[in-house]
Amino acid sequence: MEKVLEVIDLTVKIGEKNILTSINLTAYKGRVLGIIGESGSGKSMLCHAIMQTLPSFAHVSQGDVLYLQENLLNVSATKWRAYRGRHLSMILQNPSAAFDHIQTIESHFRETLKAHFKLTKKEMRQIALDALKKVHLPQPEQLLSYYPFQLSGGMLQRVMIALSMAIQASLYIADEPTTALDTINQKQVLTLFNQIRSETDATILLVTHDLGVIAELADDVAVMYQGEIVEQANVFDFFDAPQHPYTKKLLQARML
Ligand SMILES: Nc1ncnc2c1ncn2[C@@H]1O[C@H](COP(=O)(O)OP(=O)(O)OP(=O)(O)O)[C@@H](O)[C@H]1O
Repeated sequence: MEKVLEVIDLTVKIGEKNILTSINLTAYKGRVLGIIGESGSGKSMLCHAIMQTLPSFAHVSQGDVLYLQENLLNVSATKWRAYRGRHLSMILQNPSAAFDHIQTIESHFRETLKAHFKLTKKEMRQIALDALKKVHLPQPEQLLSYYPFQLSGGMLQRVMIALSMAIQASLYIADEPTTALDTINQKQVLTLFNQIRSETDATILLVTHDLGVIAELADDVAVMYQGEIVEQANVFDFFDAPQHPYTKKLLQARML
C-alpha cells in the first residue's frame, strides 16, 4: 500500500498546553482513514495542523507531516499554495463558510481551476458541468449561474466536493462533512465519498464522531482521546477487537 500522508510525532500547543501530543498516523492511497474521538479530543486541530490552517494562537512544536514523502511543514509558501487546493483538499462541516456569496458557482469553479490549470472558459465550464453531474446535482447548467446563498447546505456540500473532484485532488480531508446535513443529504455525501475512492483512488481522511459513518466508509480507523491517538487499526479489528479502554467504551455505548 502506498503511503500518501504520514503524520510523525506531531505535537501542537496552545501556549504551553499540548492540544495534540505526539501524533503518529498513516493514510494510504485509495483508502479512507476514519478519525473518531469525543468532542474536544483534537480532531479538527489535527486537520488544521495538516492543512497548515491552525488558528494563530496554536502552533506546531514538533513533528512532521509528510505528503508523498515531502514534509509539508518545510515547503515554501508558494509551493504550499500550489499543493493546497490542488492535491490536498479540505471539506468542511459548514460548506457555506467556504464560499464567497457574491460570486456564482461558475465563478468558484473558474477561480479554482484557473489557479492550477491553463484552460479556456469553455473548457472550465465543461469540467464544472461534468463535476456537478458526478455529484448528482440536478440541472447543472442552471446551477452554475446560482449564488451560494441560493443553495441548501446539502447542495453546497456537494458543490464543494465537486470543486475538489474538478481539480482531481488526491487527498481529501473531510472534517465532519455530514454533521450539519439532514439524513438524506448525509447518505448522499457518504455515497459520494465511496464513489471518489473507487473511481479516483484518492485518499480520504474522514473526521467523524459517528460510528455509523466509520462502519460505512472507513478502511482504517484512528481513535483520538485527549489529544492523542490511542488506537489505530483496520476497520474490522476496530469493531471486532478494540484494544484501548476508550474504544471499548465507545463501542459498548453503541450497543446500548
Ligand atoms: N478557540 C479555541 N480556543 C482555545 N482552545 C481551543 C479552541 N479551539 C480548540 N481548542 C482546544 O483544542 C482542543 C481540541 O479541539 P478540537 O476542536 O480539535 O476538538 P474536536 O475533537 O475537533 O472537537 P469537536 O468534535 O467538538 O469538533 C480543545 O479541547 C481545546 O482545548
